[in-house]
Amino acid sequence: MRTAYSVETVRAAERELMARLPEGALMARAAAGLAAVCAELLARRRGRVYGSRVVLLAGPGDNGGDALYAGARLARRGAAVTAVPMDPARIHPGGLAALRAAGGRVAESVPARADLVLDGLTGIGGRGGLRPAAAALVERIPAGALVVAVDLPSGVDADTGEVAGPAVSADVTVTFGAYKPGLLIDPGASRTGAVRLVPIGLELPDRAELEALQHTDVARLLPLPGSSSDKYRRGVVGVVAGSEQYPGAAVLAVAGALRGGAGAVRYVGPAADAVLARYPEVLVGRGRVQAWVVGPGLGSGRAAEVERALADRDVPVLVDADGLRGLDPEVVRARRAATLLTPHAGEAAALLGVAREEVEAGRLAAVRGLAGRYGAAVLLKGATTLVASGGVVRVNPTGTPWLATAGSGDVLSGLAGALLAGGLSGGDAGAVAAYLHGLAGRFAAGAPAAGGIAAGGAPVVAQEVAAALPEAWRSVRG
Ligand SMILES: NC(=O)C1=CN([C@@H]2O[C@H](COP(=O)(O)OP(=O)(O)OC[C@H]3O[C@@H](n4cnc5c(N)ncnc54)[C@H](O)[C@@H]3O)[C@@H](O)[C@H]2O)[C@@H](O)CC1
Ligand SMILES: [K+]
Repeated sequence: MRTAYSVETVRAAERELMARLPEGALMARAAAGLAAVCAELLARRRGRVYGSRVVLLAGPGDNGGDALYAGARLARRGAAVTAVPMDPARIHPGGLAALRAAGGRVAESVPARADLVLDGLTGIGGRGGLRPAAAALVERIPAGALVVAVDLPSGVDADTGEVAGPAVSADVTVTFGAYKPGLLIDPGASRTGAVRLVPIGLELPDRAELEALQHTDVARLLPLPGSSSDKYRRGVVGVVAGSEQYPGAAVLAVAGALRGGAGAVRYVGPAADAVLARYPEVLVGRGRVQAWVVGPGLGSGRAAEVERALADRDVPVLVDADGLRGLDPEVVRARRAATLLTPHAGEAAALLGVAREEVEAGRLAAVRGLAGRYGAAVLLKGATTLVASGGVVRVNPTGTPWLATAGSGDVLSGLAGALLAGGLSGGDAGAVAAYLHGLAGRFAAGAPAAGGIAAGGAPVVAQEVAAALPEAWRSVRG
């Protein structure tokens, strides 16, 4: 499990550790780790550190201090290091002295050429959008320079990933002690480049503010058939989806459910012919199920079918797409079995009564807010999908922008429904489904299974994502 901790938690752990260490020891650890990553990057790019041009954007706080101390280390290895303070009257004094002693210099403006720029403007102390003096330096970052963010890209909110105005886009982010939520949640996550964690000895609580499942976590959660399994024990998924206008949504949701390990799929709706033509193994009509999936491609005027599924209070229900329209929190709160809501940003905005932009800019607050309001698990789709349930938020690390394609969400719904029917909680079903779906998207796109979300590949269509789910299962199970 990858975990991310809030600024408050990180600061508390830092205070506790600092009290036991000589002054400056923590910053020295951070700067040493940072300089080592920079040296490695310079060696890869130029063959050596000696003679390389390094620019430090130095903010007034300890983030600037880290950059200055790391710059001093690089200067001692023969790099030409220039620090540009955001505010010449407020620069970390110890860091500045170390840089000067190592032969580094200070300039008022950003040099036109650099091999590597260290962004030490703001770290976990940054608040709101970058101030003009900082934004002006960011604008001047020379084209072609490798940008290494210190702790986090300046302008990204460490706790939420929100970006208000200009912010640094880094090639590499070197973060200290713990991942911060803003490094894993968009829009911040798309500014970090590759994230490298430098341990500095912080002792952190077991429970993190944000979690990201990894292969082994998902493998542990996957419901697998045993020797005594029959199709009913493995879970029957009821799919209430599709309409005359959108029969394909039914086919894709069924595909996701079948590939998600359902023992059987029961289809209810007007697209039975289309479903059976593609999947003759599907049962048609109402009957006993272990989980319902309601909503994909329903169109309007079908609220009664959504209510009927939710009224089955002891059966887990996933509500997606058109099923989410006007969803009553009291109805959901009254349920005993798991409820998983899977909105995209627009649907989440409608449920919260805010503008879509507000959800996009504050995804963590939105997913938490919805989970709290409905007393349910909520999966907020997006470039970094978030799943909130019971006070825990998980961020999905496997997505790919290629999944932003018609029908991809229908496959996800069926898949998560199968996991609910297999006995997973709403939060686990959502997180595991997002993980497998993201991996399948990458496999279908021909993109690498690991790495940042912009990790290459080619366009995919939703059917291919469903078809790649078995490969995702196999890769997770190892
Ligand atoms: N506290 C510690 O023990 C450690 C801290 N470390 C570093 O220290 C950083 C935190 O340092 P600070 O608490 O001094 O805070 P920062 O250096 O992150 O930022 C605070 C400074 O930036 C200015 N600022 C805030 N918002 C701004 C904005 N929007 N635009 C422009 N300027 C803005 C503030 O006026 C303040 O001077 C961490 O991110 C990390 O890089 C590391 O050295 C590891 C140890
Ligand atoms: K920074």
